[in-house]
Amino acid sequence: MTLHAQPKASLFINGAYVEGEGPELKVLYPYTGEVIATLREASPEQVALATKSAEAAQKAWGALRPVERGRVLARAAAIIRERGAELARLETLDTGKPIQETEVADWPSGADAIEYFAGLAATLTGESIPLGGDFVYTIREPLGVCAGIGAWNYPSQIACWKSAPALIMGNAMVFKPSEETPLGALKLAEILVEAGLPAGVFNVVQGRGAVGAALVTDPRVAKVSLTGSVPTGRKVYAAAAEGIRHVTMELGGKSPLIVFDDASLEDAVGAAILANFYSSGQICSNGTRVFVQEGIKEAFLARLAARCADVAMGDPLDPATQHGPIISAAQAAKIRAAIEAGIAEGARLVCGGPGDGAFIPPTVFAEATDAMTITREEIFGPVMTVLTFKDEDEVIARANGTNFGLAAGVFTRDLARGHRVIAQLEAGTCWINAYNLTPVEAPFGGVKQSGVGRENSRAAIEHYSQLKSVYVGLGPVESPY
Ligand SMILES: NC(=O)c1ccc[n+]([C@@H]2O[C@H](COP(=O)([O-])OP(=O)(O)OC[C@H]3O[C@@H](n4cnc5c(N)ncnc54)[C@H](O)[C@@H]3O)[C@@H](O)[C@H]2O)c1
Ligand SMILES: O=CCc1c[nH]cn1
Repeated sequence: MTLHAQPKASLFINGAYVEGEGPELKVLYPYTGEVIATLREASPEQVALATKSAEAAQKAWGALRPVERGRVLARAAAIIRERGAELARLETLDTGKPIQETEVADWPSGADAIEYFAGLAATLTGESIPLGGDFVYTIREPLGVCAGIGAWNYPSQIACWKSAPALIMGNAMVFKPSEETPLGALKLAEILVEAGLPAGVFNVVQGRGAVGAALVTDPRVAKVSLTGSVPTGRKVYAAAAEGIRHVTMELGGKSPLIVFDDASLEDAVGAAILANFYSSGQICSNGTRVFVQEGIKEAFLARLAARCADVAMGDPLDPATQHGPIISAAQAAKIRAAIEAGIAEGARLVCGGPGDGAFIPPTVFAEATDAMTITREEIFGPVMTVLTFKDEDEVIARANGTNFGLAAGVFTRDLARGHRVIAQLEAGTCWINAYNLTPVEAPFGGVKQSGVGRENSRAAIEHYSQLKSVYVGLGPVESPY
């Protein structure tokens, strides 16, 4: 079957598709390597055109009643749900992720975000602060033009998670998806306009890092929200600092998942699978360092290996497929190099391994040390390292022994211990007896080098708005002379 996913044009500026004037960008279906679309990057002039359109459109959009903005977003969420099957298929072509995932996780989570912020619209008020006569009131204002830059693992979810809070606050956005997965953001732009979003409020430019860099330094951009790796985060944060721009940084991780010996073994193994192998392991919050208390290590590894042996790998469009290909040959090579490093450094390969072609099976290492490359560095693929520990204090210190701080999980039937341990872990997004669930109602983001700011929940509003404080004097002005 030949697969085509060619959009009408590569960019979406001022309410319409526009062809890019920059270098070519081929979109490959990760399963077959087939070219499913050929796009062009935005030229520097087109990046400027997008931010100018956003700046012009933002004024009227930001002046609407919040409930009117909410109505547009609510319509967009409904359209996404109506077209769920078509959008899931496109996401699978763009990312190679199994259709059984993209049907329930990617666009649906994006629609949740759009719906959530639509519902929040009318509640986004300031406050009144009494001063015993005089008083102060605050106004929560939009920032202006926001730049969104996405990674390739959840391209449509990322576009929705960034645009929904930005737009509901009355900002405009120029979004640059990852060059690996450029298709979903264009669909989002189309759907938003169909739902009634004024032209120019949400724009999409395509391109590699240089296009992202041009967007970040555009003088009209007031805020930059990046989802990407720590090295890119450093560059983007520094470039944004030049113009004292607001930032949200959603970066990488090497998160701990701690399993105490009183935990439900079956649940803990299931969570370790979700924490490492969903989306072929290409999830930022993955719990790739699984600390298992020493008494249950063998039972844990045996059950894990047995469950991994049953995984259905193959055609992502087959509803039975549970484990798809890696996004690109370059990413597969990086993951394979990490697996080879694990073997060379003396860790024991329990199951999986380098795999073939685009596929890398669920891979588990044991007998690893905290110093090994596989334990220290983000791999961003289906590679889990199982480590053992004796007691609580030891595991907390080792779990925190990293510059990352995106996520953490604890499995135990002793809930007092669960809360006590989580309180001491240096991570922004945590779970007790669960892992990798990211409902829109909960803040999502990292500490330490995993990021700055939060997506989702009311907390995201803080990062797409600024407070004006107004002092109102009601009495005579007392001046010294
Ligand atoms: N914390 C989160 O929410 C989250 C979510 C998903 C992925 N991630 C992280 O993303 C990484 C994988 O994604 P990736 O390989 O696409 O990341 P990446 O850092 O290579 O690229 C991310 C985006 O930044 C752009 N970019 C690159 N250089 C730039 C520059 N100098 N200026 C502006 N933009 C630039 C890219 O074109 C891409 O759109 C992993 O580290 C993963 O943990 C984090
Ligand atoms: O990849 C990072 C964000 C995420 C985690 N779970 C779903 N999306």
